[in-house]
Amino acid sequence: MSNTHTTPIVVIKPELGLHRWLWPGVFLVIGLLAPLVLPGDKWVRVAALALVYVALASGLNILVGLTGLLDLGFIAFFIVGAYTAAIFTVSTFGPLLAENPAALAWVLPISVVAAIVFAGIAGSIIGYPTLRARGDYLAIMTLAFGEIVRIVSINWTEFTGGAVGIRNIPALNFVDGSMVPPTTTYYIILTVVVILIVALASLIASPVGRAWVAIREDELVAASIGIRTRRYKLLAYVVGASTAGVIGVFFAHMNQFVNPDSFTLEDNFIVLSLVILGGAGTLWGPITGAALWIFFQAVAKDIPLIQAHPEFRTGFLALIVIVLMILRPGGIISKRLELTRARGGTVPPVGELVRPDAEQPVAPGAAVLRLQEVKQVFGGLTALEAVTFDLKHGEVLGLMGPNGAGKSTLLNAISGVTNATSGTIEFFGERTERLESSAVSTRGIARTFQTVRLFWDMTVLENLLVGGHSRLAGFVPKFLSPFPFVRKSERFTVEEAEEVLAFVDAWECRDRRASSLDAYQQRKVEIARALMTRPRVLLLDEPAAGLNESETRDLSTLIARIREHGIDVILIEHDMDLLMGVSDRIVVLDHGVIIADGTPAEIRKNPAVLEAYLGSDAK
Ligand SMILES: Nc1ncnc2c1ncn2[C@@H]1O[C@H](COP(=O)(O)OP(=O)(O)OP(=O)(O)O)[C@@H](O)[C@H]1O
Repeated sequence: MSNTHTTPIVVIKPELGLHRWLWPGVFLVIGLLAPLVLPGDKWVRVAALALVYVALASGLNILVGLTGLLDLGFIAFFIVGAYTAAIFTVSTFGPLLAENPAALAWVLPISVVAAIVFAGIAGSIIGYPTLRARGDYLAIMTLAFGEIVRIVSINWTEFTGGAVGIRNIPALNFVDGSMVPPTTTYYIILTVVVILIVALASLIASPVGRAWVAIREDELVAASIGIRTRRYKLLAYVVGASTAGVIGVFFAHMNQFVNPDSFTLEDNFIVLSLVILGGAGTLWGPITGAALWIFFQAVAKDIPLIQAHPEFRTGFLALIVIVLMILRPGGIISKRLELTRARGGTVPPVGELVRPDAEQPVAPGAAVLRLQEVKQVFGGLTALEAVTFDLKHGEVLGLMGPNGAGKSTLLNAISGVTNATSGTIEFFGERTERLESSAVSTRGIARTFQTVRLFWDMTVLENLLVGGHSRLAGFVPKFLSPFPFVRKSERFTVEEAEEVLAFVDAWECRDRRASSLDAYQQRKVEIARALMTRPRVLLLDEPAAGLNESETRDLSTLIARIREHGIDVILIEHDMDLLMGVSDRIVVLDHGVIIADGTPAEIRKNPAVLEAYLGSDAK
């Protein structure tokens, strides 16, 4: 392996801080000045409605854009929020507010908290069964849920007022309950939307945001490096739903009535289109999409064709989305969402690697991983049959066998990607064969994949930070990235990521997007990401595939260095020179059965291996 000091060091200039504030600044200035420059109250009301759509699109973006969960019934959460405000202010606290309109100052926060709770509960109700569903099934389930909520709002008459709805919801006046100028309502809603966006932006910039993007990019890989994917998907539902719930409350007060016609199935599609139009997965895309749409609607009202056929408005939106998807598939703002940026500076010392946190020292030669009678059946095919062997501390264990022998299946069973049909797998004495892959990863088994699976839209550094995700303190602090104590542990993770990158000799590409790397860099980054979980055992699935001779030699040195750092390795490889050169022991599989287990020298001479694996020519 080449020494990192001999490679050119690219010092990345930290971008000007000013640049980061450009978009927020532009939006804030437009938001603040809008009522002053708009001609008349009608337009200020339009602008306030635009803000409502901005919040809705930003909430839906957490689901669709960030986490990759399609939701066609998102408006349901908005309905929950709007009816919560209506019922609280008209039914529950109605008499009190009639006597003392100023009480709205504390009724409103109660409505907001209740809307967060109710919409959050609705989010987890829809989120829970959809945790295993994706694609078409998820779309249909969410669509059905949205319709159920709308139909309940029509038929649960005593609560929701049925088709008539609930009227006389107080305007946002905290003094005497009289009408308020649209400009006042606008600024109140602007404040709420700014708070919501700042909260969502901090969440996106936190480890939680990275976990969401990792799930969107490759859920299986995210789980295999310790992210509890169901938990984070559920959280995405709760966050998106609560955002819609909060803005629903303010919509109800702005409109002063709610009825089932306030929210239609069409609204679901409009909000979704706005997210796609603006740029799903970016922070500013959905905001741009929503603002442009509402202003288009307001202008379109005066176009004779649309006056005659109002339904053309949505048709026009659909047309714009189709054209845009062809011309600019990422949406208006298709810039990649920047999650974390490298700090610039100098390369860390070579050879540093944080050791796995071993509770008890392990004697060389002691069994780290024990497989007994592991069997894996897929339908009528037995891919593994009674596989039994130990991985001993201090060794690189080679796993070889012809194509289809069951090597990758075995790695999947060990790493929890699939659960073995029968048999036991013990890792430091703990049974792991029934654990999910995220749980296996947090116990100290990391892996790479036969075909490299990076988070292609993330930078190298971000890929590694996802690798370090499960080690960051508890679930709740991961939310709180604006607070220094979380940023501190985040800073340590960034430092560690840079050290690990230097260790695998890929430090110089830390700020590059994973998709722009060459084959060897991709392999090294995938290994580095696995090392970020601080594993005690590393499973490598054909890491030399696609590499040239010198890269393969370099990789061999890297594997040996990983072992020197106390990490035991299981290596699947078709490159015999690499496998024989780096392995201390080799297990040979054929048709799911172990046919040999010994040192490379023994395996070379083993007649069963020569016959089954190398073919009769090799004799
Ligand atoms: N999820 C699955 N469902 C059904 N069959 C599977 C599944 N995964 C693997 N198999 C089958 O199990 C057998 C073993 O496959 P596996 O990928 O483990 O072989 P391998 O030794 O890794 O081969 P290669 O060297 O070509 O990667 C093959 O016949 C394969 O088709």
